[in-house]
Amino acid sequence: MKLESALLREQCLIGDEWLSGSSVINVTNPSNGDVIGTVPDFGAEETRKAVAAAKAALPAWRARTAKDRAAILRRWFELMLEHQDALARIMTAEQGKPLAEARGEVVYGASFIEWFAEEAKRVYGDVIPSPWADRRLVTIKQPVGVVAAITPWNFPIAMITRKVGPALAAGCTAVVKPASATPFSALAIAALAQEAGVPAGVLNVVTGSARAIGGELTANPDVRKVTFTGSTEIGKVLMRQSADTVKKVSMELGGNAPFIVFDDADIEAAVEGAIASKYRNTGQTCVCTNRILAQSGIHDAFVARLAERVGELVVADGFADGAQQGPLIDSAAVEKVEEHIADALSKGAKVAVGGERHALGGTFFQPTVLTGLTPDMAVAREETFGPLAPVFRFETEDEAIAMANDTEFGLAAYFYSRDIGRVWRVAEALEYGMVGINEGIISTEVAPFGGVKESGVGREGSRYGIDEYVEIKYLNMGGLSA
Ligand SMILES: NC(=O)C1=CN([C@@H]2O[C@H](COP(=O)(O)OP(=O)(O)OC[C@H]3O[C@@H](n4cnc5c(N)ncnc54)[C@H](OP(=O)(O)O)[C@@H]3O)[C@@H](O)[C@H]2O)C=CC1
Ligand SMILES: O=C(O)[C@H](O)CS(=O)(=O)O
Repeated sequence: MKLESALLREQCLIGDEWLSGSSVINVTNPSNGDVIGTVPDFGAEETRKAVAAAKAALPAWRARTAKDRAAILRRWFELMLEHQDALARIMTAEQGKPLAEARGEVVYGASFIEWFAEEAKRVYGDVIPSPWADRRLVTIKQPVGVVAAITPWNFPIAMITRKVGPALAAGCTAVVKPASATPFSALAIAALAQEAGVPAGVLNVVTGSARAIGGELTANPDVRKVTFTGSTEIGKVLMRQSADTVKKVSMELGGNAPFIVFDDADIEAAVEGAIASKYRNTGQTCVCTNRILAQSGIHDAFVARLAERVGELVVADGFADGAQQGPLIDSAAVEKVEEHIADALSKGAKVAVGGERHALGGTFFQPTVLTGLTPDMAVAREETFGPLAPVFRFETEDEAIAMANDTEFGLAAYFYSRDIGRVWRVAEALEYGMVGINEGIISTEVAPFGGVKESGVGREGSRYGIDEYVEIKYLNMGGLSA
């Protein structure tokens, strides 16, 4: 059934034009497989047009005062909140997440526009004490230029605003390629950006062939920055392709988050934190817990309570009242969850709750907890990206840290302890960009989001996020002698 929304755009925004395509991509509702609309299947030619529009718009946009750019971004933020329900309904229709989560993402995504509207006015330079009596040294910060943003389906608004917010605040212009599964959210907020006064060409959205669009964005010399959120595999492809024209890159990639529960933890808090972290967006977030490590003294009590609470999660269509777990994005996602479960069971793991496709059919899956996990199982090394919580047992603090760090990923980690010495030892020992301590949900626009090792490069949000979109220029001013 066609999606009905005043914010539905089935065209791409390039310059000041909304353009249709001679061929289109179907957009489906993952909950029922319905085709809810189409978007253009554009490629390199249209991408070149979008980059040209962004380049043409750059001089006037970067020349506006920071305060002027901030006012326009602020208006965009306000419009996103005014249209929270419409944006949430579009998101649930194309991504499947429960409406309550979609509404939350609209607010979370808008918060990056609000934050960087403020940060726009605080891009400061330096006055450096000169080693020459007759010279003055300063630095100024200038926008990088045209930015390419390639974003995933799991947070169809927030992953765009977390990039476009700082880019536009700094005076850059942008070309966005949203995920093919969730283009309508991107096009809807682009329409609101136009209404907020973002000038033509400052924000462009191109849908279609990822390889062709990405190939052009990473090769075009007029693009000076590539920012990506998605799998580590594709992130590496984009980094390689960007190297030929030495572009700045920001990469928010895959994770393998450990969730460590020590004997001295508040068990009830740990259970609720594990559920929040693991099953948010039906387990489809890069910072979702991917491995639970439970110390032997509390292991059985923790698993029993976790399984009981997980069994209570409501699996339903995202529009259904009380829905807590929506469908997975596609059949490949379901097959990956099934592969991880089958592999673990074949090597001795046991099902504590769930373990199979849900009775609703399609891409719905039972929220699952496995016990008896061992490091040789696939789920210990691969990101499941679904509603599967595998529990590993450990004996000592050193063993837990070693297990947690035994991965090429380093995005988010979590642990529960009420021993202040342990809190500092473990927080400093974990090789991750972000650590939740007695908390399972830690993402916010005010703190730096990003990973180490193969989870990415750079930070988004926070006072650091805008640094990814500016260049520091050093001025050495001589000739000052009388
Ligand atoms: N660190 C973080 O913040 C996040 C990390 N991720 C990670 O991403 C994975 C799941 O998300 P998913 O969307 O499937 O990731 P993908 O990496 O497959 O896709 C992400 C985006 O990249 C595009 N893309 C795919 N192939 C290419 C290519 N060759 N050139 C240019 N663009 C390309 C996709 O387009 P199209 O949709 O058309 O295929 C999509 O827009 C998981 O590993 C997850 O951990 C996801 C979200 C956040
Ligand atoms: O894509 C993701 O998984 C997000 O980066 C996670 S969060 O920022 O929404 O927590």
